[in-house]
Amino acid sequence: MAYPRGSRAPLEFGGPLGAAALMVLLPATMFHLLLVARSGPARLLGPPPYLPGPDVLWSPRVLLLWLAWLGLQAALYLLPARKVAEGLELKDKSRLRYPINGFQALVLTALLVGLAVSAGLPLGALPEMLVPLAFAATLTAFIFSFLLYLKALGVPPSALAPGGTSGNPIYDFFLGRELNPRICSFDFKYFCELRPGLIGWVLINLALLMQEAELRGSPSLAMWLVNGFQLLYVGDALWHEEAVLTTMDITHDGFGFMLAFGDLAWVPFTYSLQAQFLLHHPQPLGLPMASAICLINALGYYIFRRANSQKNTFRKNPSDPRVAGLETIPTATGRQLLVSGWWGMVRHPNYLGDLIMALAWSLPCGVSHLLPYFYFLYFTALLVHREARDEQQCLQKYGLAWQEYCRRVPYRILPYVY
Ligand SMILES: NC(=O)C1=CN([C@@H]2O[C@H](COP(=O)(O)OP(=O)(O)OC[C@H]3O[C@@H](n4cnc5c(N)ncnc54)[C@H](OP(=O)(O)O)[C@@H]3O)[C@@H](O)[C@H]2O)C=CC1
Ligand SMILES: CC(C)=CCC[C@@H](C)[C@H]1CC=C2C3=C(CC[C@@]21C)[C@@]1(C)CC[C@H](O)C(C)(C)[C@@H]1CC3
Repeated sequence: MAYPRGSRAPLEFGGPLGAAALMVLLPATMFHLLLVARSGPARLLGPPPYLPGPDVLWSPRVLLLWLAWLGLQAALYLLPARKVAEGLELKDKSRLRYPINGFQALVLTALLVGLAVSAGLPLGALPEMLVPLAFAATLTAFIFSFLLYLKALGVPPSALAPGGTSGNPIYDFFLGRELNPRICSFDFKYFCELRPGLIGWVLINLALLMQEAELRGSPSLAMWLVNGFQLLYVGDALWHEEAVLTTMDITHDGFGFMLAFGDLAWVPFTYSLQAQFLLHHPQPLGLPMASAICLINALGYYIFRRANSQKNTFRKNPSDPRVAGLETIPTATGRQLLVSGWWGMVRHPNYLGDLIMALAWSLPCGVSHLLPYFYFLYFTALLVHREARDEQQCLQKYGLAWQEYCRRVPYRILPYVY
């Protein structure tokens, strides 16, 4: 996005102070959740059961395991891909190329893990290592972001992200200076966004399911549901991998601590919170309730997928028969905005579907604790904030046409409410 000559992008996330606070608060929250999930009272707002010392956090063996995981995912990324996709046009008019082999990486990882488990790998032991693993991931994210910051000092201005060039080192370190840091064709941001964290998340879920089976004879229905729902979500993200190339993370945000920590540590260790909670706090779940929760997840997934696919199809080819009949608003950029169909209901129908799914992932954990609802609460805050950021970017891009869209589609996420 272009800003007037001589001016910089406005500061987000509360500027340098906000960025500094988030760099402490996000890891602290992640460790709090990991510790509280295994404690008896499991109180989201209570103190953690203990403060982990260096002997709990630090384990060279676990660090090696984590680096081996990153290495495996990097090797799978480098395998021949069924397709190579082009990203959006960059400031220098070039387009980057990205391998589309994320789903293949998921399947190959599943095969390798299956083989290793049948050869005796104790996957059920993984839940015991979550705290040192999360520490290794956090350490990696800090070191990696520092290296990315240094790398960005040597790139031309056209390679920098609009938001990460404030000149304040703390803020730029957090948001990320370089838009698409690469070594040869290996794209770090694209790799991290979809591979080690997302696939790691479902692997942690599976390990929790296996440990529950070891402890109680068989996994509970609640654990099956959480595993199934989240596997569907991750499988869907990797199946539609190409769509990530148009998200603001890839097209607008630099690759700094926010995304490095988010992708590598936050996603696997906090998004698996419901399964962590269920291992230590089994919840009875009858078939009627389980069926109702499946329906809620299916509704959320339907809205999420149809809305995302409708926009992606339209952006790829507005004359595609599946979208050609929809009403649109022309913009000065030559692109159009959909104003009927899913995108005529609210301005972010995909967020609505995602939030409904988030609720369905917590419901199997019952209503006795707030802790398993953390994801839903955090995700609501994240999407409301993300919506506001996207709104600013669209206003900048489309000007009057965006204002007209907002007039015709007044609600952002939830019809008649917000
Ligand atoms: N699980 C998680 O932690 C997270 C999940 N997500 C999910 O990721 C997905 C992608 O989200 P995100 O990248 O934030 O945003 P969107 O997929 O909603 O994309 C927003 C962009 O879509 C285009 N657009 C907006 N309105 C219209 C319209 N009416 N017609 C045509 N194009 C329009 C604009 O870009 P342009 O015009 O340039 O194409 C806008 O910038 C969502 O489903 C979200 O729920 C997101 C964040 C975290
Ligand atoms: C609080 C914090 C650490 C913020 C960083 C935010 C990141 C955790 C999220 C930013 C955008 C994301 C997306 C996904 C996961 C979470 C992060 C990285 C995503 C890969 C999940 C699966 C979806 O189908 C998706 C591919 C659309 C999505 C893209 C955005």
